[in-house]
Amino acid sequence: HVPDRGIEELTSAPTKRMEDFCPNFDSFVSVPRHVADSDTCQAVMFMFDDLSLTKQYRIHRTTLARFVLLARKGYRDPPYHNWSHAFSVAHFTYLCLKNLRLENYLTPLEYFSFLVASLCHDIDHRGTNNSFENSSGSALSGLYSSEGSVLERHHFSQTVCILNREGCNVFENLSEKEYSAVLDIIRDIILATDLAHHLKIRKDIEAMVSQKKFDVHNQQHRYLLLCLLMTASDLSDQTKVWKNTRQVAKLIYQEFFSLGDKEKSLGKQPAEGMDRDKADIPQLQVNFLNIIAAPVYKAMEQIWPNECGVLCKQIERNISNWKTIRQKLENKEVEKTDRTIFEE
Ligand SMILES: COc1ccc(Cl)c(-c2nnc3c(C)nc4ccc(C(=O)NCC(C)C)cc4n23)c1
Ligand SMILES: [Mg+2]
Ligand SMILES: [Zn+2]
Repeated sequence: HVPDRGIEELTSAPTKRMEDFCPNFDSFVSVPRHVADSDTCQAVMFMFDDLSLTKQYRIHRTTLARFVLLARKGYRDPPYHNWSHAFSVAHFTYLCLKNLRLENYLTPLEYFSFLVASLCHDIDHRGTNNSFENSSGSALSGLYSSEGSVLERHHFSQTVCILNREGCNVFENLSEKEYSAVLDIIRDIILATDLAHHLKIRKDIEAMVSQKKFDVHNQQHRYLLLCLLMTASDLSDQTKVWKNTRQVAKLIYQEFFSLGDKEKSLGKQPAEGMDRDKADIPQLQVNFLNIIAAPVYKAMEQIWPNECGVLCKQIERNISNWKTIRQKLENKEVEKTDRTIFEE
C-alpha cells in the first residue's frame, strides 16, 4: 500500500523551482546526490513536468506521485544499489533528454520509456551480482538463469508489477499497442544495464558513433544509442566532482566486500575485486574508469562534442586522482587503509 501521507505531500506541496533542489539542477555539472533525500520524489516529478511528459501523456498528478513512491519503496537499502543510486541515474537520464535534445534521436515512446526505465532499472537489488545469484542457486537464478542477466530480469519484472498496480500506471493513457511497445523498450533498456551486455555490444556502439553514421530511422541504431546512454546514466557518478566519485567508490566497495564476506562464509573464493583482503581499490578504479567508464562518455562526445566534453574531462580528473592515491600507497607514503583512500 502506498503511504497516503506521501501522496498528499507530493501532490499538494508547492512545486519547488529547480534551483531549490540543487544548484544547476539541469546541467551536467550538477550532483544529484546533493539533493536532499526528502526532496528526491518531488525532484523526479519535476523532471517529468520539465520534459513535458506529464502534459504530453496526460499523466494524472496522483498517478505520477503513486508511481514514484512505489518505485522508491521497491528499492532495498544496500550501501550502493539503493534509491539514491536510482535517483542519480534517473537525473543523468533527465540531463541527457534535456541537454542532448534526444527528441531528435529517439521516438517519443523511447524518449518517455528511457526516464521510466532509469528510475526502475535496479528495483529490489540485493547488493549481490549475477555470478553470486547463479552460484548460490538463489530463487532469482531459479527463475531466470536460463536466459542470463538474472538481476536485470528481476528489476524489469518488478517494474511491470508497479505499472500494473491500480492508479500507478504512468502509461495509462497509451493505447494497447503503444503500451506493449513501451514494455518492450523498458525491457531492452533494463536488460542493457547488465555490464556483461554492454561489454558485448560496445564494439557495435563504437562503430556506429565513429563513422558519424547514426541514422534515426534505423531501429538498431536507436537501440544501441539507448544502451549506450543507459550505461552512461548507470555510471554517471564517475562524471561528477571528485568527492562524489570517491564517496560512491566507498559505497560500492562496502557492497562488494560484504558480498565477498558472504561468499567466504559459504566456502567460496570471491573475485579479487570483492575480497577486502586482496582488493587494490585505486588500481581497480583506474582500470574500471579507463577500460569501461571513460569509453562510454568518449562515444557520447563523438555525437555531442560540445555538450559531453565536460563529462570526459571530469572522468580524466577522477582517473588522475586515483593514480595519485595509488602512487602514494606504492611509495608507502601512507598506510593502505580506508582513511587514506576515502578521506582527505
Ligand atoms: C552497469 O552495471 C553495473 C553494475 C554494478 C556496478 Cl557496482 C556498476 C558500477 N557502477 N560504478 C562502478 C564503479 C565506480 N566501479 C566498478 C568496479 C567494478 C564493477 C564490476 O561490476 N566489475 C565486474 C565486471 C566488470 C565483470 C562495477 C563498478 N561500478 C555498474
Ligand atoms: Mg543493475
Ligand atoms: Zn544501476
